[in-house]
Amino acid sequence: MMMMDSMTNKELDSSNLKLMNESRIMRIARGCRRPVRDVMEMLKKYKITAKTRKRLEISKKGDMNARNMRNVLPPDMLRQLGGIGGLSEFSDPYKNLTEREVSVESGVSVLLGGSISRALQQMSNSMIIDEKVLNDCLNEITRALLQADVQFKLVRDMQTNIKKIVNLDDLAAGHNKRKIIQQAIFNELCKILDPGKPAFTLKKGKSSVVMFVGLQGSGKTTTCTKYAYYHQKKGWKPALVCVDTFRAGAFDQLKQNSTKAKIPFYGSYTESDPVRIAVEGVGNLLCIGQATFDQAQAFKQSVAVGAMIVTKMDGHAKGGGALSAVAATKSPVIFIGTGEHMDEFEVFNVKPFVSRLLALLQELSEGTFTLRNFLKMGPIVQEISMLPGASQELMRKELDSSNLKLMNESQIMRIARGCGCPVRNVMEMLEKYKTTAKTWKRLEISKKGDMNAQNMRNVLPPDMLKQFGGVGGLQNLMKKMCGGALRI
Ligand SMILES: Nc1nc2c(ncn2[C@@H]2O[C@H](COP(=O)(O)OP(=O)(O)OP(=O)(O)O)[C@@H](O)[C@H]2O)c(=O)[nH]1
Repeated sequence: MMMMDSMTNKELDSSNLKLMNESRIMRIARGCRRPVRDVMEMLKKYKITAKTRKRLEISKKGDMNARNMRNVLPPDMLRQLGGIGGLSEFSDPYKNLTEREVSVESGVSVLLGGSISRALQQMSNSMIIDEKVLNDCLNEITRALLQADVQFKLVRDMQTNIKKIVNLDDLAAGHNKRKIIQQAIFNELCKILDPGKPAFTLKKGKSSVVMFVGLQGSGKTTTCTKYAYYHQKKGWKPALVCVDTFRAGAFDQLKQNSTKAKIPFYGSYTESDPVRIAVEGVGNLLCIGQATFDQAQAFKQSVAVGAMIVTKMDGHAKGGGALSAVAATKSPVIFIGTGEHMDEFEVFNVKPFVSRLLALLQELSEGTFTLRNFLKMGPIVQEISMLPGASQELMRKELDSSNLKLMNESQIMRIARGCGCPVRNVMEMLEKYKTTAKTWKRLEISKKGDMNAQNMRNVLPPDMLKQFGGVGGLQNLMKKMCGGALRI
């Protein structure tokens, strides 16, 4: 039984975690035959995601500047940064620094990719590609980009460029207009993701100080360990300093991660001034004396974003966070976080990323519902996030096949070993995929006719409809899978 099935509607629809008392948690765990720990972890993830969403909702209402950052940051942290004045200095993008800041942007944040996917899906569903369809598609993309605070001029240029390339009048019959439009959008998205500024890179023979900043819970601690671990494997000598004096347990978390990765670390349980810890820590670990003081102070005076890392890309297939993050900071994305584990960290490359962003949609619209697509739907199939690194452990052939017969016993055992979870979990995941794929097929068939609530009821077996949370739940699922292009 899925975890969701053992929860009541009241529990599922509430955003109040206080509702989840001990006896409810025990009941859910019993219901889905999972350890209580799994339910607790799921609730923790929900809490973090909900918090980040709330903060982002607030900050989205205005430009992200020092004044409304005040709403986003907890008061103690704001005080530590020297109030609004201190924060303004922090966010002045024009000061240059020798050290760089790596900003951690959580993939949970922006749904831009979703809007773009929706626009493309709508275009794909149109029988004829005419001026109106192209304009509707471009307007939708424009709106998404502007909402994500992409500079107006950039968006206007993008629209003009696409229209210039896709001159429908000049395209002779037989040209695949959809492909030409998609290619133009692809090229323009690549342009946005490439800020034309080299990413910060470490210099051989010189010590570099990198500061990680990001919203609460976006994955800074996890990501800086991943970053250090990645470089350690490449022969660098990284060290980690915890200057988060705000969150209780931050140093312990860093200490634990560093110990696991065998990376030297520094931090303090008693010192409350982050600058002092930075000076001591960097000085201690790098032994370069006085210069580090100036470096650490420079951090306090201003921060120029040198590069971005987009985290939690495993949970959100759309990946729009990267686009708006680059647009907002004019800094390139250098890595993406694809899971909670130390090695779930990938070098970011613009073209493959945009391809993935658009290809997923293409695959779905063509009706290929592979295991890879299923795993990319992380948030929809919440349970999957309980399988750390599951997708990494599945080989390409397995991921891209929609034939479950491919999965023999030894493959299942290998996956379970690889992601450190019981065979039962892998079997459950495959079972869920099977059910969802079946439904997807039925939906594909019914797409050929008129898709409305009435015939949806005829297509799905009643208990499956119930599993999806009725017509409403299904509508949500379809929205997520097809960008809302199908109406029920
Ligand atoms: N799925 C997934 N989870 C991640 C990723 N990166 C971090 N996390 C998880 O996100 C949660 C928060 O991560 P932290 O590293 O503690 O975040 P933080 O920014 O240091 O948090 P604060 O110090 O509270 O601001 C943890 O449960 C991490 O395991 C990622 O790439 N994918």
